[in-house]
Amino acid sequence: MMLPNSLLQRLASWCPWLLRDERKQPVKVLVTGAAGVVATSDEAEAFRGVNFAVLIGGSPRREGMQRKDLIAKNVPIYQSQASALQQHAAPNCKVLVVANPANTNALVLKEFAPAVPAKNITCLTRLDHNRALGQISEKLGVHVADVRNAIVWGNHSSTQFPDARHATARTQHGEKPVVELVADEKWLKEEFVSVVQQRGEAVIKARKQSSSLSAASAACDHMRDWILGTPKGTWVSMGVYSDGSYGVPEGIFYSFPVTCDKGEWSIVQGLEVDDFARSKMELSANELDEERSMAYEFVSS
Ligand SMILES: NC(=O)c1ccc[n+]([C@@H]2O[C@H](COP(=O)([O-])OP(=O)(O)OC[C@H]3O[C@@H](n4cnc5c(N)ncnc54)[C@H](O)[C@@H]3O)[C@@H](O)[C@H]2O)c1
Ligand SMILES: O=C(O)C[C@H](O)C(=O)O
Repeated sequence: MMLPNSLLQRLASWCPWLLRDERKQPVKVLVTGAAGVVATSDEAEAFRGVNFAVLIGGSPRREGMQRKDLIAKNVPIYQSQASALQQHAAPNCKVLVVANPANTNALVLKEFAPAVPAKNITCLTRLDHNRALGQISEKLGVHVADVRNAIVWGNHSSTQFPDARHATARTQHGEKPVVELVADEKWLKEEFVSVVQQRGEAVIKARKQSSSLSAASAACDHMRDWILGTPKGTWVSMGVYSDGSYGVPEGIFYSFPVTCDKGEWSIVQGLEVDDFARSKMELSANELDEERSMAYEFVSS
């Protein structure tokens, strides 16, 4: 059953609009668990011919559950979806994993669908990215559309590192670095970081349910930019398979700043990373490394 105001309901109604009129050929969009889009519990049928898959289906975190319990429940689900994806989806199917633990679910999907290019599997950290832009816009009293190039590094969890040091905001005096406009190092390193890191938790506490409208909107932003390209001079955050950029270990799905063009994402290179940022980025990479080890404990042969 689709609950009103649920993430599922939002995505089911918005996905048909995802591609606007840019593509003339029919596409199949799968939202796992979405009765309004693909009504089936048969994975083969669900994945058959899919061009774009938004995977929100999974076992949700219940009160008192440890991260390990959540991983234990989701590994078999993503192992099974990996084989359906590999066997039945359209060649070049693009996948967005939303269900938590999003980065590690994406890793399980990649590991068990070796025929699917790693570049075609991503996970959602755009919600965190949008939250970071929102916090900056509030702090500066500017419209959120006038803030760009924040970065969310790492895991979609409370170890993520929201980074405003490369962000800019459009003001009446032109586009300026956010660091200069905020002029409050303590806020940028402490309050800004912790508010964005804890936002998901705060939403669950307030509404006794995960974010839905903002999460669905972020999923649409992610897919739209991936497919249609990021605006010139603007990057966004996406959870992608690490290629070792910025010293992040390979073999994990990690959120990086990316630009997209012609359906391909690329990690933005050459940004300065200071010691503060480096230590935060490592913390999140270490957590993902631990999640990967836990996930392997629950893999069935
Ligand atoms: N990455 C993000 O930014 C972000 C944001 C919001 C929510 N989330 C995550 O997205 C997921 C969905 O959130 P929600 O609020 O809709 O949760 P929910 O509990 O309402 O929905 C989970 C859905 O998964 C389905 N499901 C269970 N087992 C399945 C299986 N084996 N195959 C396919 N579907 C299965 C359930 O039937 C249910 O419809 C949760 O994991 C949540 O934590 C992630
Ligand atoms: O579902 C959650 O645990 C929180 C969600 O990922 C969010 O960031 O809003």
